[in-house]
Amino acid sequence: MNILSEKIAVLGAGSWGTVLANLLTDNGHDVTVWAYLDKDAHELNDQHTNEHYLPGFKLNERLKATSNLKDATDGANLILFVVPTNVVRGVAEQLLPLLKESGNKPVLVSAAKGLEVGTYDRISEILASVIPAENHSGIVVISGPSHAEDTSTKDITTLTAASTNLEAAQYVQKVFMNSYFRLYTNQDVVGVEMGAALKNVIAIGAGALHGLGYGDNTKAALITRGLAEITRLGVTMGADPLTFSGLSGVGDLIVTATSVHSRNWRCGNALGHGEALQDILDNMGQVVEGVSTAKVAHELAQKKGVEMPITDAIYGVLYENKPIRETIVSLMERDSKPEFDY
Ligand SMILES: NC(=O)C1=CN([C@@H]2O[C@H](COP(=O)(O)OP(=O)(O)OC[C@H]3O[C@@H](n4cnc5c(N)ncnc54)[C@H](OP(=O)(O)O)[C@@H]3O)[C@@H](O)[C@H]2O)C=CC1
Ligand SMILES: O=C(CO)COP(=O)(O)O
Repeated sequence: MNILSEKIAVLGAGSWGTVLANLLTDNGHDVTVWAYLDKDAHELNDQHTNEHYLPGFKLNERLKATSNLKDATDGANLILFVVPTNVVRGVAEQLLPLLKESGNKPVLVSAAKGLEVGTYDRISEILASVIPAENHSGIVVISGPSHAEDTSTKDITTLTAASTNLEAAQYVQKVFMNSYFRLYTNQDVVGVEMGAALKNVIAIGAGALHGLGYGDNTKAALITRGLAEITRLGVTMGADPLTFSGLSGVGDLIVTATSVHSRNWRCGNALGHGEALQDILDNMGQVVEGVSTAKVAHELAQKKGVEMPITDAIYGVLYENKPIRETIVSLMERDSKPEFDY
């Protein structure tokens, strides 16, 4: 049993936000979810369900929800961001005046996985650029192989809590850990966030291979060579290469590139079956982070002069209407090269 009982605000009532808020409530914390829409807050409070994002899941009745950001975050020791990457900045901007007014200095935690279009910022960079250090007690990123659907059934799940502030990471570790949810600390925030964001792009590719009927050799090739280029860009951005053999590297890549729960994998699978991207996104009803991250990664790789052939190929399919089978042939017909560039 967790010995801490913290006041926690979870910003985002999608699938991952709801499962994490429920887990934190089960851990004995006083948790309020901030739902974007009033009707979602009402459903969480009155029915203790979130049927759109987690059909059939019954929530802990102590979990509260509101669509009022001030009510959700007032006095919180920890504020968890679990909204899609493209809205993190806007939500942080709404939070800042509330923190200034109250003088509260919570630990800010990000569970989102993506890179911001236009700025190329990681989530922790967005938070740090909007909320000055005097208004928080550390920024921590949690990431690892963790589908909401599995964690909701208490499947054993492992994550890393990354921060340059080790004390803040250890605090987050204590707040979240229980018998089925285990966190490790890591001080390589760049590596953890780059691994988390870039694996979503490779997962779209893995889904596409499945949709097209490719076998296990091909999928293993994609995952392995995908990890090689994730590591290449990550290290160029300042990451420790070791981080990519950890939970937020190969761990998250494995789960996302092989699971039917993955929204990114499902998007790729539908592309492989010939569906149009816009139709897939319209029907998904949930965020598919890899689509916008493919654009950021493609641009960032060009800017930094990093070779990312698989990411570029996926970008071509998503943004330039390139046919998938021909794109795969072009990847295979590139010049021969050594496996590792030392
Ligand atoms: N799902 C998972 O298993 C995991 C997800 N993640 C990451 O967590 C993040 C959130 O993902 P997930 O929970 O799956 O997302 P979902 O698509 O399930 O939910 C997104 C949530 O964000 C809300 N939202 C949309 N627009 C806004 C806005 N402008 N302001 C505030 N809130 C908004 C949605 O509200 P509404 O319903 O009203 O549109 C919804 O509650 C992503 O970065 C994802 O990569 C990480 C690990 C696991
Ligand atoms: O990050 C995730 C699992 O660790 C979730 O991936 P999807 O967004 O593809 O479902």
